[in-house]
Amino acid sequence: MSTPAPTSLPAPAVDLRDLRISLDGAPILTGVDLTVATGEWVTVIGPNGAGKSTLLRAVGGLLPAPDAVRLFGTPIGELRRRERARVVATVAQSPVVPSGMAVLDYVLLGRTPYIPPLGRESADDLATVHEVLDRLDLAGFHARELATLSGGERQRVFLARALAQGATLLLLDEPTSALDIGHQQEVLELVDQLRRTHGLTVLATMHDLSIAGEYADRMVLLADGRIVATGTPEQVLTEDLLARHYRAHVRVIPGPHGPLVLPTRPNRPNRPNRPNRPNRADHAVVAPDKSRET
Ligand SMILES: Nc1ncnc2c1ncn2[C@@H]1O[C@H](COP(=O)(O)OP(=O)(O)OP(=O)(O)O)[C@@H](O)[C@H]1O
Repeated sequence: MSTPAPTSLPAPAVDLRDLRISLDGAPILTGVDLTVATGEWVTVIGPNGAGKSTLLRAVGGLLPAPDAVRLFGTPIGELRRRERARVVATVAQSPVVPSGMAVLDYVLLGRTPYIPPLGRESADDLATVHEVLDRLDLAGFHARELATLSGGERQRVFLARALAQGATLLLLDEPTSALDIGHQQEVLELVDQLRRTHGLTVLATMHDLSIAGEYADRMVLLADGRIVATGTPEQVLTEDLLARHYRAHVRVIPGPHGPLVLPTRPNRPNRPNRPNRPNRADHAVVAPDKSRET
């Protein structure tokens, strides 16, 4: 009986081999190996300065690493700028905001890889942009100047531009840091939905470890420019690893969709009973819900 020929596995969306990055002569990433499968959601966590943004910038082609980074099997150095932009879209932590630009024009920049040189955007490009703005709850913001938006509104616009780009690999650097909890969930649910319907691959960084663990298939803990742990959220979000690498006091408890990481105060000094404060109610004072008034 003949053995079946081995089927070739598809190339991973991201393949990092011994990625080393130095900035201004200082070694920042000191040999990172990582693969992210197509359709996977991997979140990189780690303390401030660990090198998370640097890692994402290298994967997005914003820092030179022509041989150490492969995207869908192709060394990033072999992808021309327009080709790369069709493959990978980045939501940076603090993108440069062109002064005086309206939201619609900014999000249209995401369509640049599809617009011929000296050409104009097509009806399809505009339809894509409008659809993304609607999905991100930004329908009323088309004409608003970016600089006039709140931090959270602007963060959603940055994500809109990346989604309008139509790339299959999304790099999200702290995508929800300025968002209220409602919009955090809305944005992450949208990304997760696109992952399922459009086969997006997500490589993200996040400081909110509980939320990170709820969405990621796999987590990577980076410290001092190297990977110190990788695995499922349950394997990486442990009290021991977080204490060791963040120098944080935390409790980790099981949650419905992943471990919940609760920062706890290391030593709370014994406090005498708080004196009864005047006018202290034993319940919150809740303003009447005007929307229910007739
Ligand atoms: N241009 C630069 N020159 C020198 N050092 C730099 C440069 N850019 C970044 N660094 C340093 O590289 C290290 C890693 O920075 P990076 O922004 O990747 O960390 P991070 O893990 O994303 O941190 P954070 O959680 O604070 O966002 C930091 O110590 C930072 O000061």
